[in-house]
Amino acid sequence: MRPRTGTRGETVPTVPPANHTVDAAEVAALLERGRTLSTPVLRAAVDRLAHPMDTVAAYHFGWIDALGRPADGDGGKAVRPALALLSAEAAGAPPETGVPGAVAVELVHNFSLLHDDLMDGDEQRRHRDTVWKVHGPAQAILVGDALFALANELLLELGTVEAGRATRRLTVATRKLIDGQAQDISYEHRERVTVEECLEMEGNKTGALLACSASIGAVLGGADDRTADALEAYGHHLGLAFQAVDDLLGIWGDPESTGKQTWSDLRQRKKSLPVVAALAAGGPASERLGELLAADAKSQDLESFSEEEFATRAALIEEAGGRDWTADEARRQHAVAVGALDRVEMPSRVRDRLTALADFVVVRKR
Ligand SMILES: CC(C)=CCC/C(C)=C/CC/C(C)=C/COP(=O)(O)OP(=O)(O)O
Repeated sequence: MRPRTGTRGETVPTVPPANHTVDAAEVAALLERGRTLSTPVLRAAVDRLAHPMDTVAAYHFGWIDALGRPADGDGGKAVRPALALLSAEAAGAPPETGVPGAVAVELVHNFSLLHDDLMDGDEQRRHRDTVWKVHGPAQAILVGDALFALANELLLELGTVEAGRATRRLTVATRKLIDGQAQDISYEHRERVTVEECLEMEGNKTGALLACSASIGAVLGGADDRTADALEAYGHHLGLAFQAVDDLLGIWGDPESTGKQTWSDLRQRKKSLPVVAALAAGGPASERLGELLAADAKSQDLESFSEEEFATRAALIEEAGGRDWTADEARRQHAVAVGALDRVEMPSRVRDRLTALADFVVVRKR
């Protein structure tokens, strides 16, 4: 594969790079390892919750269905636990050292999903009805809060200096995640958001927790701050690549794969990267899009929009170059993420795995 030229004429790296392909079996094994090692601890943590929060959380994670029957539902890709275990290995510790961190970041991630679905009014996640739809808004808020508290509880009860450092990093990441969500929501009713503002928001809402996931295992394994910071840099840029792909899937994703409603981001008036890049591009499609979105921003109800109305907006975004720009941005951030790994001395096997996970993030369809 040759390097491609981006919408600004710059060279954009290809993913996977020319010298290797995404090792799907390796990635599947890494995600499965994260799930296998973290799920028993996650389940035991959820068992600490008072009823009915234990049941509501079990539904959210796919362990039971809406009627309370045992289920084997989609519990998410488990990218963050996989990263946490690899980061322990990057610091020379066994992957098991990263398990409390893996569970903590997954708890914070799921806290954010529960609240996000409620705030966005999203009805579908992971191929089933969202928690607020099934169990009501109050339970969605409370279980989200409880998962956040559990994350800190699990780390702090380790009682080690390393756990204290890990908790501090997780708390900062969680605050940034909340900053990003507040920025994201505030942009919904703004006519214009710059690409820089959008990238800052996405670095907060997604980059911060991926950064923490990629360093928390290393911190628990006794890594120094320089090593942890370099792994954080990898995770931050990986998070930006992850969110760029999420933004593409939020408009053009197949609901069968994503497990979400069609046009979910357009329904929500999200100023996601494809939208802001298209608005910044100029030209007839960009201007027409700007007019439509300005009217949408004032409209009370996009739920009554037809498929065609959303399709028109998606087509204008694509015509103005927002789709290509965002795909290029995912590849740019991937390259910076993988480059950050050069700042850490680690076994080449671990570096290859962190690279494989980064490749997966960019090519994923869900
Ligand atoms: C405070 C607050 C409400 C913050 C919300 C922040 C938020 C929802 C950010 C989006 C992050 C993201 C890309 C989620 C999908 O992760 P994923 O594809 O890894 O999900 P999975 O676990 O289902 O695979």
